Amino acid sequence: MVTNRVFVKICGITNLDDAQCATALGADALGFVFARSARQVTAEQVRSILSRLSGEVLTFGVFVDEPVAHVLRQVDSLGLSGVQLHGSETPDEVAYLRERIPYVIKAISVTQDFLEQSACYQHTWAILGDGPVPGSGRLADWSTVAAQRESAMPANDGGISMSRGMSDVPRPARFILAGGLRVDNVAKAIRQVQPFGVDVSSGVERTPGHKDPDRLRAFISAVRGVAATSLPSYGQ
Ligand SMILES: O=C(O)c1ccccc1NCC(=O)[C@H](O)[C@H](O)COP(=O)(O)O
Repeated sequence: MVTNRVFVKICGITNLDDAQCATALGADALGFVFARSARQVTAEQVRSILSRLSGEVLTFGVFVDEPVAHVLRQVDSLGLSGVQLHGSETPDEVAYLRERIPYVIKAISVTQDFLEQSACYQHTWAILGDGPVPGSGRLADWSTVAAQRESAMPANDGGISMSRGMSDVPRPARFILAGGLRVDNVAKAIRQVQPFGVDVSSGVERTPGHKDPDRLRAFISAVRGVAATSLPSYGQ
């Protein structure tokens, strides 16, 4: 299916109320941070949230440098849709997980060689371009992403298809923008970067680990408010 609807993932969910609120407001995905964090959750907390969550939403476990066997066990035992990897997981580890899990997101901090780094992870479902510190609310450098994407052609499946001088660099996956997104900057970021999706955590929180329903509503509505005609079409 081809769409220009921007995918919205709400990360750092720690409780059922926030999970239900984000889902009811139309989030496409939720993220549960298993890594050390102010938003860290246990497998038991996630199991309890998922057992009471209704509605169609993808669920991601967020990991940093965990052994792949552990990641797989968590996904299987909790019934997560996918994983988001924020450490120095290798392309081989990511490929191994993608053969077994349909939704694998590799997070990479946006730097000057961001596009080359992402291209190493061809087997992901999506690449997430993050700010310098995950979950910190610090902005990813949109101009770097936008400039690098300008030297690339959007592919039908939402990938960053290389063109011109970079045609020999393999094409990475869908692109999700994260890092410091908030209600007052997300529309501008989408217009500038034209991502497949956006991911937010601290920008919709009241306090670390607790989402603010008004901020959630305003954020999702700001994303949905970006004129679809101004965006490229992506495969889902
Ligand atoms: O949230 C954390 O503390 C965290 C810790 C370790 C790995 C990942 C983590 N979060 C990932 C995210 O919440 C987001 O994908 C992303 O970094 C955006 O965060 P924010 O700038 O707060 O919107």
